[in-house]
Amino acid sequence: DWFSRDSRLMRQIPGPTAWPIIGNVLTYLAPPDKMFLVMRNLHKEYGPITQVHAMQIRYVSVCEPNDLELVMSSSEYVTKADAYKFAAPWLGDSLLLCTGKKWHQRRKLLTKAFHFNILKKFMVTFKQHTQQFVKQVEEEILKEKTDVKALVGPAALRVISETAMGTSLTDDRVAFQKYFDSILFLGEAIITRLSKVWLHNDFIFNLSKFGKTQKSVLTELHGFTNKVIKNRRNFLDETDFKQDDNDSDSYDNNEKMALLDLLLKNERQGVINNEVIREEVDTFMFEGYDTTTIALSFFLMAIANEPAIQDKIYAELQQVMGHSQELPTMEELNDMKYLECCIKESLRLYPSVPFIGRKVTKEIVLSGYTVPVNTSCFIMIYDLHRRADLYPDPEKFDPDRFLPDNILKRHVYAYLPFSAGLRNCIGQKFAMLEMKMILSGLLRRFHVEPVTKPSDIVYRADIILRTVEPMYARFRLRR
Ligand code: HEM
Repeated sequence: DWFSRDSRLMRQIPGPTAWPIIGNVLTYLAPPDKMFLVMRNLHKEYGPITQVHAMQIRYVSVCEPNDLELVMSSSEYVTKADAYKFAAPWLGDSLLLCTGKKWHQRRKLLTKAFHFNILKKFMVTFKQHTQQFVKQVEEEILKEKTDVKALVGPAALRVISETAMGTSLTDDRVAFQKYFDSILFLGEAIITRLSKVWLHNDFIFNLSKFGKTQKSVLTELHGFTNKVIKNRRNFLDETDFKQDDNDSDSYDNNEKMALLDLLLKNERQGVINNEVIREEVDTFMFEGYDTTTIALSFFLMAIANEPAIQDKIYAELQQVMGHSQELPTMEELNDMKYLECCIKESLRLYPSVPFIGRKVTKEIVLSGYTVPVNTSCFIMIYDLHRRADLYPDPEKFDPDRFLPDNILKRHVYAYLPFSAGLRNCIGQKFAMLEMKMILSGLLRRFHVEPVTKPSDIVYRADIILRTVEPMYARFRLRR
């Protein structure tokens, strides 16, 4: 294989020293906290395209906007990298993982569940949970420090469950914690398999300690999602799909249904089965809860360290909301332009999804190098967002980077927190509305004061941006 054309092409791409057969697997043999830095150093050392390979496994990592545009704007490269199959025991062949005709059909169906009219309906839930969240923050004001992720996580899980799944979760801290721990474990298992080539093999992985734990974690996790589905199915059977709304025809067509109801209706029509529903509920629960939780947590840590920016957000909130004690309407959220710039800047520095992967299904030239077919192409969002040539003084939190004129000066593919092209994030608008609602509710009432500083943060490699230690901030009432 060393002498094959594909191998030669790979060796032309900059990257660490490769040995026959084992290639550069040694580069990746590091625990998750070290591996995060290994991944960062690859681009620092070798530039915007770099490769590692071992035997038949070939990875290139890319953080060059022109290359990213070639890959992401094309309908050729919509298949996810092979490593995504490590998530299959958990998420099945759901929207996030599947490809081809199946993905097209699924995407078309599920896009309806995030239509503008449905998001408008969700506003009620966003408001209710923001009120509840603000009450919880009130309990923190005498404390010296608060773990921001622990504060935000349950609120974000309740929101996705009550909106997309139409299911209120009972306030069971133990069950919540179990769900959060399961997701942490599953991410760690995926990243471990990615770095240790011998664990790519399902048989070997299933015999390993990780494989055995994963099996029991999944039994528990799928039990949780199956319960959510069963409850909702029973409820809809009892009410014959005509419920909670005054306009009784609102559930008569696919156009106005939230995700789980839409899936259950398609099950009733014999289009899909329970397994499909379970996969999608697992996917949307995870994507819907974890990404927004991480985004909000980093935002609070970052903003705590930027008092002047926080005051500017507050001034805008006063200007948009005046003396109203109500929570904002959708129009008012849209008027919060400065808050939006701050959220975008926070997602630049701390993209909840630090990298994504596509499969090179047709040979492609990236940064002047030919990348052979069947290579996994990893799009390094974290590295892209910290390129000094695209974002001068890249570590600085500067929301003005997202003023309309400044956005126009940058390459469209220089900013990818929600991915781009056909396989972009289906929940992007949902996430922005939810985050704006929660943050506006919070920042109108409280000052966030610094405890954890950006420079304290040590990341560990995962499919979601994770820190080794919890992030803390202090909440104080504004007067
Ligand atoms: C700040 C919040 C969020 C961020 C940063 C984010 C980011 C992303 C990214 C980068 C992708 C591409 C993944 C890949 O190619 O592997 C993605 C896809 C996806 N996201 Fe989000 N997401 C967020 C919120 C949400 C929410 C709230 C939902 C659900 C309500 C959601 C559901 C999905 C789904 C289902 C996909 C797969 C789409 C497809 O492949 O067709 N995300 N998201």
